Order: sequence, then C-alpha cells, then structure tokens
Amino acid sequence: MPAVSFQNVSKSYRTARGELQALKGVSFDIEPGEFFGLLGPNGAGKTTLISILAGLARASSGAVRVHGHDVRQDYAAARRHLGVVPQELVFDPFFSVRETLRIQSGYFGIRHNDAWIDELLDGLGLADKAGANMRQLSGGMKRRVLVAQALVHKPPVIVLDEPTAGVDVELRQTLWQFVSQLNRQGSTVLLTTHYLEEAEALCGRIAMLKQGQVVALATTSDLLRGASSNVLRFKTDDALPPDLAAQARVTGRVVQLPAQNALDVERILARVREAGATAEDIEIRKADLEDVFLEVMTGAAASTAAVASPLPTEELKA
Ligand SMILES: Nc1ncnc2c1ncn2[C@@H]1O[C@H](COP(=O)(O)OP(=O)(O)OP(=O)(O)O)[C@@H](O)[C@H]1O
Repeated sequence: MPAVSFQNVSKSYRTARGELQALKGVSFDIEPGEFFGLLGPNGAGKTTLISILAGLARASSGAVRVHGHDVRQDYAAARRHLGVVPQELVFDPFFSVRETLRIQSGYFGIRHNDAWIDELLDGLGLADKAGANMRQLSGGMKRRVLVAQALVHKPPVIVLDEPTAGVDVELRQTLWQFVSQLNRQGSTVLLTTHYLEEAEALCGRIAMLKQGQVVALATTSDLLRGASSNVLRFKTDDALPPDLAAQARVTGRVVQLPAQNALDVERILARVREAGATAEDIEIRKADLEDVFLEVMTGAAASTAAVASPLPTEELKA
C-alpha cells in the first residue's frame, strides 16, 4: 500500500476574475520509505496539494489517501499518519518549548511523551531551549520547534513545505541530518522546496508540477540522465543572438547553455563570435537538477525518454 496516494486530484478556487484551476488531475503515489520531492515554480499548486493532503483544503474532485486512509472520509486516521511542517510560524508565545510539545502530544491523545520529546529536542539542536518561552526564540529556533511539533506523534509520513526558506546554513544542516536519519529508519518524506540543490541531494524521486499538472515524475538519477548532459558556461557583456538567448539561463554576466558534446560547444561559441560578442571564463560542467527543472518547465524535456511523463507531448507543449 502506498504511503501517500493522489488520484486524479483537481482543485479550483473561485476568484474575482472567475474560476482558477490550481490543480488539474494530479495523480501519483509515494511508497513507504521514499524521500520524495515535489517541485514547481511559484503558483504551480504545491501548497494546494499539500493542504489537501493535510486536510486543510478540500479537493474539488479526486481522492487522497495516507496509508490507505482517505483524508476526507477517514480524516483522524489519515492525520495520525502525517506530520506536517507548515511554511508559516504560528505559536502561542506564552508556552515554553517543552509545554508546546506536550500540548501538541495531547492533541493526539499521547501522554508521558517526554522521552520522545527529549529525542526530538536533541536531534534538532533544541535541548538547551526546552524551558525557554516561545517568544524568546529566534525565527530559526521557532522553525526547529515547528518541526518537532509536527513529529511528536511519530508519524510515518513527514511532510515538509519549504522548510528551509530563509533559514541559515546551520539549521539546514541540522534539519537535513535529522530528517535523513528518520528516513533511514523508515519514515516517508515528502518535501517541497525551491532549493533544487537540496532536492537533488536528498530526494530519491521527484515530481514536477507546472500550472497544476505533473509534467515530470521520475527518479532523481533518471531525471539527471535525461537532461542535456553538459552545460556550457561563460561570461559576456554583449547581447547574444536571439536563438541562443531563448535557450540560455542568464544570471547577470553569466550565461549557461545546454551543450550535448564538443560540436555543440564549438557551434555555440562560433554563433557568439559571429554576433560580435565576446565570451570569457568559458567552462563546461555536468547538468544539475536546476538545468533539468528549467528544461522541463520550458517544455524542452518533454521529448526525452528518461522523463517519465504522464501526459502526452502535445499537452506539455501547449
Ligand atoms: N485560497 C486561494 N484562493 C484563490 N486562489 C488561490 C488560493 N490559494 C492558492 N491560489 C492560487 O492557486 C494557484 C496555486 O497556488 P499554490 O500556493 O498552491 O502554488 P505553489 O506551487 O505552492 O506556489 P509557491 O511556490 O509560490 O508557494 C496559484 O495561482 C494561487 O494564486
């Protein structure tokens, strides 16, 4: 039985400008023990999908199950199997860290949870803050408590919605060490993030959402293999010819272009020279998840076999 199952999930919102379809028939399963990444640009529908999974929003149609429990018909059982770390920090400022975690345990009917609470505090680098009031904690510390709070009932499925947005390197490392350890011990992890480096390092399988639809669903290594295998990187102050500009990832002076082989590299550099531009600091590197993501989002990867797409190519290009 899958740990999480999304079956043909659609969601529309009524807005002042009419109906907005945030999710359009999303289907995929996450198996127990997977570290699964859900990626997509702003507005793709990631938070909507997670809100439906957590029972905070209702799907317009389709079904979502957690360890076989329907999130609507069998809400309490589904919720018990889930530990959701939300994006936003909301706490009662008057309780201490330990009290906050005891209260949360109480919501799940768990008493005498201090041994596990201590393990959580230790694992998340919060041991010396157990007695501190929530209002005395820094933003990063509060975020750690949010993670601990989601895990008080030892849920088999951990859902992290952009847990590292705006947090420092130390917290990221603590968080990933702890979550990876829980994953190695059998927990299923569903992660949404805009940090593609983190997703590449952590996730075994990835789904990419675009405008409410799954446009790629494959193991991380298959996604990387399916991408243009190399990237040509150089710096320039000059304008690129329009055909190259359309494919390029440009950050300030740095231009990055997919290049399969040496012939591609020569062809691109010749085109740059012909356009009267000068390329400096030329490098060739292996494609990473960010390159794959950009290829998928611009439709270029729709034809690559390794990107197991549930949609026909025509739909992807539309
Ligand atoms: N309560 C709501 N009412 C109306 N429209 C909404 C509501 N919540 C989300 N949307 C719209 O649904 C679409 C999907 O939004 P969602 O927040 O799920 O995207 P996301 O992938 O999580 O984006 P981000 O990366 O910015 O968090 C967007 O167009 C958004 O404006």
